[in-house]
Amino acid sequence: MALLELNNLKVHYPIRGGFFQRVVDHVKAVDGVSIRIEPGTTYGLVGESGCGKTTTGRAIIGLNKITDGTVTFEGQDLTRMAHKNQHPLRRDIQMIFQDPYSSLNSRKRVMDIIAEPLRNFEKLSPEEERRRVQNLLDRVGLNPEAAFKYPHEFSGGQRQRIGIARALTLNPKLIIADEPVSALDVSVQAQVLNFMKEIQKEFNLTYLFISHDLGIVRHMCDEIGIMYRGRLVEQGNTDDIYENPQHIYTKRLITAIPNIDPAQRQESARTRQQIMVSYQQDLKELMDAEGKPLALKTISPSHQVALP
Ligand SMILES: Nc1ncnc2c1ncn2[C@@H]1O[C@H](COP(=O)(O)OP(=O)(O)OP(=O)(O)O)[C@@H](O)[C@H]1O
Repeated sequence: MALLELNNLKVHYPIRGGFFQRVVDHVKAVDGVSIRIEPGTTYGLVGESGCGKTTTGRAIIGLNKITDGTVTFEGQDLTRMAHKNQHPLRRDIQMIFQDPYSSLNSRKRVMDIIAEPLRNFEKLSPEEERRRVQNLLDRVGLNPEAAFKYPHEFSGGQRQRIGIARALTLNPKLIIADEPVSALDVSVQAQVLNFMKEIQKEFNLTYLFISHDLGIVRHMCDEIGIMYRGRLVEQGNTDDIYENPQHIYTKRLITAIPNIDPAQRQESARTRQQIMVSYQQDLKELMDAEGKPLALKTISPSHQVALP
């Protein structure tokens, strides 16, 4: 059974206008996304800025209102469940945010930041709570004394480790990591990514890894889904997609990876030229005449591609 399944998920933001601020239109941020994530794996959600990746992640943890479709976690449909019944399941899904500089409350000590989810879900004595927090700090490679400091006293990489410790507090099954390293120096990115891989085994975690960086996604993910304007245009096994991208949009993204394997670089340069020439044409192909979601066609058991 999949740990997480999204079925035809839609999140449309209302656009209000006029004197009475009535809803005049909608931004179709997520428009019919279906994904299955198996336990213990990493699924990468990839696409350019504004394609709906963050909205998808936030909808899963209940931060965005779902317009249509379902979110099924361990076989239970969260979208049809009463709020109080969602509570125990919600602790199993945690999120790591993009920017470790703004996502940690600067007025709180690390102890309070990490303990916050514990306080929402468990009643622990102050002594037990301190032990749990310091144990977590140790697991993420920080000194136990870090508990008594404030976020500004740490580097970016250390702050992201604090964010990760916070996400691990409740022993979740799924972590949604939204661009977890994009705000960090390149030298620190690798450290944090490798650390995320290490703890995946140790804590038996499943990741939904959101990124616009295909180089990083290739390093991290077993499966990927390519998003474009709220829709998935291609999804499947990571190696299959990188080695044999089917959709023109995926090809374009892959040719833009700077550190692509030298063996593919020549081919990339050739296809990049062809692709850029017909780029405007290609973008039209992603939409049907009525702007409806494109069907995903299966080309192998693990690889699907949207065709106009
Ligand atoms: N609260 C909101 N109200 C209206 N529109 C929104 C809101 N949040 C996001 N959007 C729009 O929804 C679309 C998808 O945004 P989203 O943040 O999910 O994209 P993204 O792929 O995560 O981008 P990025 O990589 O830049 O974070 C964008 O067009 C964005 O402008």
